[in-house]
Amino acid sequence: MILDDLVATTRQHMVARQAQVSLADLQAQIAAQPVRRSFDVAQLMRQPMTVIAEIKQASPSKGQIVAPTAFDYQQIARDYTAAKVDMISVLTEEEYFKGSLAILTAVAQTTPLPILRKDFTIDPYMIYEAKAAGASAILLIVAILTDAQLTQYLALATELGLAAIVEAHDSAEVERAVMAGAQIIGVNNRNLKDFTVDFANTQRLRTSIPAEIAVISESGIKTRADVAQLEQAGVNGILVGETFMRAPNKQAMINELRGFKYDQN
Ligand SMILES: O=C(O)c1ccccc1NCC(=O)[C@H](O)[C@H](O)COP(=O)(O)O
Repeated sequence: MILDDLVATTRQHMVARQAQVSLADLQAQIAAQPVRRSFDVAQLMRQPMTVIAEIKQASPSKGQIVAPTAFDYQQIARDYTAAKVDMISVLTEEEYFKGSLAILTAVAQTTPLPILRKDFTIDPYMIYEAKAAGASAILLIVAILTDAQLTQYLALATELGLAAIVEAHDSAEVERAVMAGAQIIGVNNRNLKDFTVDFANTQRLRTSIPAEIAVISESGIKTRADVAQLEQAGVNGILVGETFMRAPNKQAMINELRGFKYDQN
């Protein structure tokens, strides 16, 4: 199962980073950070049709999405900022997505927007890393965490001033996310066993999630019709990666998904 491989490689890379930068070093970096604008990300995600635009070079399901030479993540961050997206998601997983914390740090220095560290969070160390790199939010995937870890990581994120998108794939995981106190739930439309995409998953699960919890629909969103279908299902926002990464004119594509006519001014 791909998630098992992702967790195993994430742990290997994290152990290597821990040998270079201790938890105490990260805490010192956080203490020395200049005061950055703080965001109420949960409140932001409750607005109607929030757009989270993702920066990623590759993925397990699609392989290489953008050639390494064309992966100008700072320019992409500027394009997303110009399009006034609500948050930028940066993949930092190194093996399958070819991401890094260095990319997140550079993006954080390029944009005033809040940034989601999109990774397979498996240890408190990674939450400190996210904060030190300049993220405003982290991803917690229910399928790879115990209930105790979910509760502990949510509390640590809050303590560090980070929001958390808690990702769930089915009703049992939604229940665990709600019990742990999630304020934002990400519903993944992609089945991670066979990589098929099914928006009906978000539509089904939205009905079981309390209205005060923001629901973000993730993966496989390509057209205005997809977004309209998700809007009708009552989701608060969308997280889009591949469609934006492949779009030559990102601002036009973002506006198209929002249902706006593109205006260069
Ligand atoms: O995208 C994958 O292949 C994948 C495989 C295993 C675990 C996670 C995976 N994707 C992470 C994501 O959450 C997506 O990058 C994100 O939802 C955006 O999806 P898309 O718009 O389809 O690029």
